[in-house]
Amino acid sequence: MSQPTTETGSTPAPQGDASATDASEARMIRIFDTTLRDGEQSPGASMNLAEKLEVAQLLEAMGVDIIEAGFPIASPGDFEAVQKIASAIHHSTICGLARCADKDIDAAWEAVKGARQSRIHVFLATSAIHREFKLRMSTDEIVERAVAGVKRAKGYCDDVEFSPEDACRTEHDFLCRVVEAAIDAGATTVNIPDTVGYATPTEIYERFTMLRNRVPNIDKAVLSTHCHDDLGMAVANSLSAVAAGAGQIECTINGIGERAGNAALEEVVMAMKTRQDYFHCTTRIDSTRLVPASRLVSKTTGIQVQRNKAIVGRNAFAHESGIHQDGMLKERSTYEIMSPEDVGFAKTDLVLGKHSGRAALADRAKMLGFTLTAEQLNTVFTEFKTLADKKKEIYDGDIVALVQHQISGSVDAQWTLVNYVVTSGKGRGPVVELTLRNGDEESTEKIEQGDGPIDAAFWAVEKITGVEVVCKDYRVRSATLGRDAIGEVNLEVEHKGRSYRGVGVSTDTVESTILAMLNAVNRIIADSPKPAQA
Ligand SMILES: CC(=O)SCCNC(=O)CCNC(=O)[C@H](O)C(C)(C)COP(=O)(O)OP(=O)(O)OC[C@H]1O[C@@H](n2cnc3c(N)ncnc32)[C@H](O)[C@@H]1OP(=O)(O)O
Ligand SMILES: CC(C)C(=O)C(=O)O
Ligand SMILES: [Mg+2]
Repeated sequence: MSQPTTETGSTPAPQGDASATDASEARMIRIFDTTLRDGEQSPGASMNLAEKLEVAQLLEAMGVDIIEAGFPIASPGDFEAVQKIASAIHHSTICGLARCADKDIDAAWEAVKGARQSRIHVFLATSAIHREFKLRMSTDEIVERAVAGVKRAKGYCDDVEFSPEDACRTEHDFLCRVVEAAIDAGATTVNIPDTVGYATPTEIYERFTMLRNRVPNIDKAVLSTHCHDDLGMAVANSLSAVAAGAGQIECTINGIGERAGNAALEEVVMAMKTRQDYFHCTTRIDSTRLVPASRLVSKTTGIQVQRNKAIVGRNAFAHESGIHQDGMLKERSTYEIMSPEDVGFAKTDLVLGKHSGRAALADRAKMLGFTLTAEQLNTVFTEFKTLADKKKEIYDGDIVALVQHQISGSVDAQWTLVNYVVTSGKGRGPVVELTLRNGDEESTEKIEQGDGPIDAAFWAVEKITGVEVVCKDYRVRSATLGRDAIGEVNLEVEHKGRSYRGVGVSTDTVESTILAMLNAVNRIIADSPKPAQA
């Protein structure tokens, strides 16, 4: 991150309660979570009282410094939720949002006053667009209303935050004027929101540095950042603000929030933790709670977390590529910069799929209790790749089925499956066209008989191989979970008074049946007396 010089040509030291006196010490950055306020403003994310309480309790357990529990004037439900959270939470500060309007500030105080530590957060837009079109106020009126709002809040509690909404599109001179006036009126935290997610990291750095250079009383308040993700820069912008001296980050679990959302708490926290060498900052967050918090918020709001979401997405610690898996098995740090346990995942996930290699397959088979010889591994690997081309993901049950098939199929294969086509339907008899190979020869038969496609497959195998059997037992079992599950067919057949077993696995039950049948037929052939050599 670039460190531009300021308008006065120097870069001031970081300030607020998060300042470290020694540059080698990590600054403590306050985490202000607004999942229950800005996060709840995501369309469709409304939470009921019990849900909000559950989220607040998890945020507290995680070590969040300030919980913005709601906007009390918004509705009786919001008021009640903030009030209940205020009395249920003991360690985090509980904050309520208010416009610069007496009734909002009074309601916010009524809602948060029962908390052990309360904060009132007043806001008023300062940018020209908002002044002219939304508020229809002059610059003087804005300063007057902001000061009056902060003073009214200050009459209730010491901890008052002021936000000049749309600060990042506000003229520098006017922003400095409002911030200075708000601090003089008693604001202890000044938040500089990028309300519409418009700023870039360098601009944020410059704006925070500018404020710290030009606002004379800036050291009397903690500077805070509140970034939206409209251009996908919320996390980068928040970190840039911290690099420029901000002492508080406003963020939400999973980055939910107005429109494209806010900076994701889990991302800013893990960025500062993983790159402490770069940011020289720390937080009070217990990072092992990040995944549980993400799951709770996702479940509660119904907003799904994308698989490739940083830190908490299902793929964040999953590796499918053979080369990466091989590297991971040799040394985890080859492809992981954080440990999954550190953010609350149980473990790294080496996902077996079409991009996986022998190292990961052998490792998984071993974990499942099978130590394969090099030859067995090669055979299972070939079948595994064929299966992986058909299925998106290979589960442990698939591996067990493949390995068992390899072990039970160690009989010399005389007959192998080349292809089959099956048609059947309601009120129509089944038709199976089957092609098998024996050595260099291929034989094809079309069978139009049987009680269904499975029965027809039996007839077709018998017809081509010339081996007739009586089926004594036929069982299909799902070896794995899901719609693309593997079906394992286990057969017991009788031939000339003797019983033979056959097993076949595939995502297609007809194919499993043909494979099981061929497995049994090959056993029968292997068991039959060989013709005398000439
Ligand atoms: C950037 C942010 O995230 S800001 C927070 C946004 N969150 C929300 O708006 C969710 C909760 N909001 C609500 O429930 C409602 O909007 C309420 C209850 C707050 C207000 O409802 P209403 O009184 O019907 O007003 P409405 O929402 O239509 O318009 C907002 C009014 O507040 C004014 N206003 C907006 N911001 C501020 C402010 N910071 N200080 C004072 N007045 C403000 C607007 O100019 C408008 O006033 P007008 O009616 O005189 O033109
Ligand atoms: C209320 C303020 C802080 C806000 O959410 C924003 O400006 O985005
Ligand atoms: Mg916001």
